[in-house]
Amino acid sequence: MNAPDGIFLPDEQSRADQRNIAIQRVGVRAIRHPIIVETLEGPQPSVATIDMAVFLPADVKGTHMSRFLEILQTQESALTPAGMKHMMQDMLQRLDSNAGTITMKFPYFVRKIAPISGVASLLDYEVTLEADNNGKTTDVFITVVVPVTSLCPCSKKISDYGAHNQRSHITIRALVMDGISVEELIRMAEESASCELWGLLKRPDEKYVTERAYDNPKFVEDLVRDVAIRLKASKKVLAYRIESENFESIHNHSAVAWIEEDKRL
Ligand SMILES: Nc1nc2c(ncn2[C@@H]2O[C@H](COP(=O)(O)OP(=O)(O)OP(=O)(O)O)[C@@H](O)[C@H]2O)c(=O)[nH]1
Repeated sequence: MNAPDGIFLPDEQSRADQRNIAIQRVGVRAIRHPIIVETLEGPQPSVATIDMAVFLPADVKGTHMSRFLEILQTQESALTPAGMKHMMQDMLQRLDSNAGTITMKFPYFVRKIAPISGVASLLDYEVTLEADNNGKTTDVFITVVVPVTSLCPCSKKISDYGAHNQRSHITIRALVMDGISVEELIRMAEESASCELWGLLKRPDEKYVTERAYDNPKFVEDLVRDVAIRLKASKKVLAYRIESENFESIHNHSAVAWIEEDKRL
């Protein structure tokens, strides 16, 4: 684009490059941008941290950086895995490239009902939508970080009373088909925990979550295996990585476990 007064501005980026080295990805990182996310309860506003990058051929000096931002200004519909594929097509077309990556990380809120009192409250999860085009197809990954309670089976077994328990983060990164919801992945993690979390709990709820975790002890290994059973059973998940990090309450370090599977192999 030239200056408004018509003065010619040379387009340095579009010059040829003589070094004959292709660049796997070039783009922008950490753009903060308002988004609308599709949830089971309807469209939800959020703010995303966005990375976008494309492949640059060996003979081109620079990419068109401003066009990444242009793409974001035109997004109006709520964000879904299918929408990420459209955005990828748009990006590759505008940037004149044949491969690229888009990553959007944002807080995602689910309205939950407390188990006994029935009071409603929002719980926040960290969600990342990622589209990756390797030159042929666009893969869409959803990553959810789900906070849960884990209670140690060993501690319960050996102690006359009590058992150490902690908050754990179960992270699922799944290569998904269209039609899967973020909530489905969140539920897989929560159903695999000693107990799920709620934002707002009254005393009868507090008694419930305490006893529920005690009746349902899980090692970090149990958490990832129980999530794996659910991900294996889902026809909408093609590949996954599950990790659990237990922020141990009896140590100043975490216990971790992870499982990866690519069902396509
Ligand atoms: N390729 C490249 N661009 C940069 C770099 N640093 C800054 N820029 C950007 O260059 C942009 C302007 O370049 P273009 O996107 O090519 O803008 P333009 O030529 O007016 O727009 P188009 O006609 O759509 O290509 C500015 O938004 C700067 O952010 C860099 O290291 N590499």
